[in-house]
Amino acid sequence: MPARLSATDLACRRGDRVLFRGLSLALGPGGLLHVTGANGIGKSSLLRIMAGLLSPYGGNVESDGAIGLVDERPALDPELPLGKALGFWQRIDGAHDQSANLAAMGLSELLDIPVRYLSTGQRKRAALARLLAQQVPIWLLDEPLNGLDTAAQAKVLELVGAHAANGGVTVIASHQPVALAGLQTLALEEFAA
Ligand SMILES: Nc1ncnc2c1ncn2[C@@H]1O[C@H](COP(=O)(O)OP(=O)(O)OP(=O)(O)O)[C@@H](O)[C@H]1O
Repeated sequence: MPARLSATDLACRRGDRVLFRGLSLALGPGGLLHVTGANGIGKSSLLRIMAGLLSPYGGNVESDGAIGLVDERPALDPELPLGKALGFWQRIDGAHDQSANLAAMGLSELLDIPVRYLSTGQRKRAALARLLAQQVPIWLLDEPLNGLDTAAQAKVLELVGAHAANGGVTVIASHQPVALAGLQTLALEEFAA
């Protein structure tokens, strides 16, 4: 699934602060970008702009391929058992058999547990399982490794590597090191207005 994602001369303003300006990037098939920077610098805002959830203050984003965003707010009904909460999206995403995705994220035994009882890491795994079910070529991952144990972190990196090998594009905002071949880094820095 070849994909492209680019941003040209992007600016972001939140409240009365311009977080960044003049930001450009271009990712082609297999592109991997790690966005780094201090708390509050604008990493999540950049991902939300690229996902189309936040309007840029300037510049534009172009994408070739559908986009999936995983952030700290998994859109899973907290009252529903995990299987049913994921099933809601399965119908919308048109995904077929989820069992491989659930097994990949170690969720097969948790389908009867209400989402509100899941641990932080289990919730993150669930959000990632939903991303896999979406089968979209562009992944925007906001702190995808947060709360995951070592094995799950390795699994996520393996999945991202496989996604890139299939021609997918991935942008990862993370404070954690991301050990992936071919990774580019974008370090957001304090913008002097
Ligand atoms: N709705 C909003 N209105 C005004 N300011 C906001 C809003 N949402 C976020 N901000 C501010 O924008 C700045 C950037 O936030 P963002 O979440 O993009 O940072 P981040 O780099 O992802 O931080 P972290 O590493 O802590 O996750 C922060 O100072 C934040 O307080």
